[in-house]
Amino acid sequence: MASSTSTPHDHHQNENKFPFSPLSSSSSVVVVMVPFPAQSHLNQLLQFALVVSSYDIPVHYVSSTLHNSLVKSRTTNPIHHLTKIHFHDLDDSQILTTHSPLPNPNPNSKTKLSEHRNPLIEATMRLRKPVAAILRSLSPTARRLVVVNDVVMASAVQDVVSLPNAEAYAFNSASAFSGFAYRCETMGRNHNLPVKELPSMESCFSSVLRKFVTYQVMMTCYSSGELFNSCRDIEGSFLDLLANDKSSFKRKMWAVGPLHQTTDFKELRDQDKCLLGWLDKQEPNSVLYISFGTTTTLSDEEIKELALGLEQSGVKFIWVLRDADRAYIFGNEEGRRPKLPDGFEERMKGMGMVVREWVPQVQILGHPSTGGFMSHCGWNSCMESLSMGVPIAAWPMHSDQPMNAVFITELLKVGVAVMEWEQRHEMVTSSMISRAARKLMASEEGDEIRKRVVEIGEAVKQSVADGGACCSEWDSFIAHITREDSSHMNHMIRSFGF
Ligand SMILES: O=c1ccn([C@@H]2O[C@H](COP(=O)(O)OP(=O)(O)O[C@H]3O[C@H](CO)[C@@H](O)[C@H](O)[C@H]3O)[C@@H](O)[C@H]2O)c(=O)[nH]1
Repeated sequence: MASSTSTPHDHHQNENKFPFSPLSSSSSVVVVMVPFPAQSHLNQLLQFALVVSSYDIPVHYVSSTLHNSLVKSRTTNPIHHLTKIHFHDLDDSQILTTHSPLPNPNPNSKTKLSEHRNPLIEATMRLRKPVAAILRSLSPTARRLVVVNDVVMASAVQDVVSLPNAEAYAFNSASAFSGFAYRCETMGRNHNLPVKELPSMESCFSSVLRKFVTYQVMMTCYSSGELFNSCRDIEGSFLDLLANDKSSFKRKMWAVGPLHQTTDFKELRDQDKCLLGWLDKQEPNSVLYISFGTTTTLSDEEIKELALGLEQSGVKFIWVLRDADRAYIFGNEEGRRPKLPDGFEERMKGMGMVVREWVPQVQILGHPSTGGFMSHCGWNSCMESLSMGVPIAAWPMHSDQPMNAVFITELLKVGVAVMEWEQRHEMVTSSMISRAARKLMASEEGDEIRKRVVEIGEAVKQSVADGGACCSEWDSFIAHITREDSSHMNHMIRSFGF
């Protein structure tokens, strides 16, 4: 285990080793982020780490060497911003079973659940000890040690209860809406929402994932509060429902999102400039962006149908064609190179681009030529799209995504469905793709949908501006964690002789 402030370009660890210097006035509150080791969770807590450190509070970020490198290499932030964060690189073998080869994503899996990541889930259960060692080492350096842990890392930070000056806050990287819906289902309560039907947890999660999430949520019982990467302009009513729900135990809650809008961007790579350059040449709202996040692998058949559907639709597109992240993401073994129909890329010259690399999604969604997003409805993608005023063609794959798709299409009415969840065992055909693409990009209904989402995007932009609702939530969280506690106040009163 090592502690470092290295950048992605500087992989050697620096000399900043444990133990830290004892309590000083400048380190009265120290924050420790404990993310779940998967890209879309790691990145949210890194963004939040930067928010907290902008208040001049020391922030530590704990993950494996591998996952720290991953999140640093993919961040949209300028690299020098990261030097403010103390990264703790846990030995990879504590998260990855290096002895047996980890499975690759399976394009032909009957369900879209990324079961190749199960070893990662099991491994996070082994993190209690190394995380506890870090917390114990940091505790004496602070008046208050604040742990912000991904909800699904609650078991790893449980030793917070044994430290007299520590408290934990559970960070939800999924939507408040899905959180509310799952609580209703788990407790057998009626949700009373104006939707056709909500997808059951059983149909969305593998049993391994269901058990894991349920256990972790139970372990948040000692949390002092909850954080959501969400905002009131998008999920206000669900944040309120959760805050007033008896299952929340009147814990404090903050909606600190959308976190992707909080930072400057780093310099783009040449291939990214080329993509954005192509967008510059297109008409406003004319391009459909297609991406399914980091946990979805399409089968050869699905890739063929999607390609043909895009071709039939006549809609311009940028398609990120990548498999799910492998568990050992920087491994040497060659991943699959998904195959497109013969001559597809040749025929689509000028109409669309297929990209197999990591792309700057937030900048693509923020480009005026991007008029729609075909998405699996991962929560990051939803937040990024809505806050940029881009409507969604929803093709959910697993986990919270089917729930988010209902939220987008039926409640907010800012998207169209590529398929209904009941059809999940059937092939999504080229005509379904083409129909959804045309409805979103070239129909009156699509224009209405776009108007609604543009309004949401405007409201979100205002909320992240200085003095907006999002900034007030950050201020409120920071004020809470830096509050004077009564014992400290008594000490001050005594020392000043009052
Ligand atoms: O080439 C790429 C591909 C992805 N992204 C980013 O990667 C993230 C993808 O996140 P998300 O849309 O949430 O999808 P997943 O990676 O699938 O996220 C997992 O984590 C989410 C948060 O808990 C859940 O909502 C999802 O269901 C779960 O699959 C987004 O920030 C994208 O901007 C890029 O920047 N470039």
